[in-house]
Amino acid sequence: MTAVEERTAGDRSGARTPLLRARNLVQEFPVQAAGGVKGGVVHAVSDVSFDIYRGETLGVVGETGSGKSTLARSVIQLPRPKSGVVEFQGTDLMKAGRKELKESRRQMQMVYQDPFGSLNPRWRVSELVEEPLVGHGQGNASSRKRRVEELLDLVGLDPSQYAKRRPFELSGGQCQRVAIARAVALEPALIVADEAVSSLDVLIQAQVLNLFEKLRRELNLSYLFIAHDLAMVKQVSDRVAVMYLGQLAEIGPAEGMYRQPLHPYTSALLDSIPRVDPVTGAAHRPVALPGEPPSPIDPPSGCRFRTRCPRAQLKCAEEAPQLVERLPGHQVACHFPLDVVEADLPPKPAGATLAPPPVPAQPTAPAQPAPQQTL
Ligand SMILES: Nc1ncnc2c1ncn2[C@@H]1O[C@H](COP(=O)(O)OP(=O)(O)OP(=O)(O)O)[C@@H](O)[C@H]1O
Repeated sequence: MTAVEERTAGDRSGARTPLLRARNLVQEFPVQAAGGVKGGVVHAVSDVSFDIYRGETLGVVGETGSGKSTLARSVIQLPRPKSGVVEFQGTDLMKAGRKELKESRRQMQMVYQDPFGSLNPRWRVSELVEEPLVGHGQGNASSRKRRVEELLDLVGLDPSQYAKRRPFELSGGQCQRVAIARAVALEPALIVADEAVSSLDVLIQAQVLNLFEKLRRELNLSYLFIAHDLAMVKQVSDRVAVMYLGQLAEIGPAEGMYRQPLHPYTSALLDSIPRVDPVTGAAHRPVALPGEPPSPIDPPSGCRFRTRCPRAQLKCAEEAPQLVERLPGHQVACHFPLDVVEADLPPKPAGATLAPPPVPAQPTAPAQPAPQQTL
């Protein structure tokens, strides 16, 4: 039985244990004071918990610097998080020794944003795809050659045309296909895709996303899929996690979250992208998110989003909200989520200055946006 067949058989037994279980993950980086910048600790990931199930894609979105990549690297223990739990296929990675970690990393592969940068420019495609097999002592030269051809076919590259080429003789999309062939060579269970299609043209993006989907079906893969592009994340994800300043603001089913965001931050993120209302068909004029995220060296007390939140109350400064399930499978970390109507919010005390005054909506696109994707 291959690793893929074993995993599929496990799923048919009906067991619904997560493939990956992350609990209370914390990752921090010390920073030296320099050039007027205060020293201290970057709170890159603070108390983040989530699960990923077999065959599932969990999308992760958030503004730049919100901790998406650090979260992904914490999962694969590069570097090991400061604290928390990462259980992968039942192995506690935080306590795993080198051998266990090597085996787990075989089962968890990364695909990075820069397809050229992730490939050794001097190697031929066949050598690049063979490398993980050699590294893990798989097969002999002739069986590996067959496997490399199989993998190239799988990612849509004709071995007779591409096996002998070097990365500079390939397009960005072809390089990313090679990177994906390397990633799936050892039959992993989880692919961590960190902005894996962001640098590609829109058409090539769609092709690589289709490839990810095909591999998910054929290899029973799970994905942790990180991207800036909310529309793309919705398209590929079963569930979506929204990060703000190192924390999870909201996590839930992709469809439900885009239809009914519960966190004011998610709502603001969605408002900032051009789209068409699925019900009325009306074009939505994107509204820029007000303000800048605060420094992760000195995050606000209580709810980290409160300094930009139009619904912030005193409680938001005093108490950090916990993730609470408010709809089936849909959790939000907010004292006053959007399913609580405005009229039911406590009155703001006079002179409260928790949040900046509401910023008038500033369209960031022309008044007549071009046809947009439907969210
Ligand atoms: N090695 C490091 N040393 C110091 N600070 C770091 C390090 N890696 C990340 N950071 C900081 O941690 C925070 C989170 O960074 P991270 O790259 O995880 O965010 P991100 O959401 O992936 O951003 P982007 O979308 O721009 O890739 C940022 O403030 C970043 O500057």
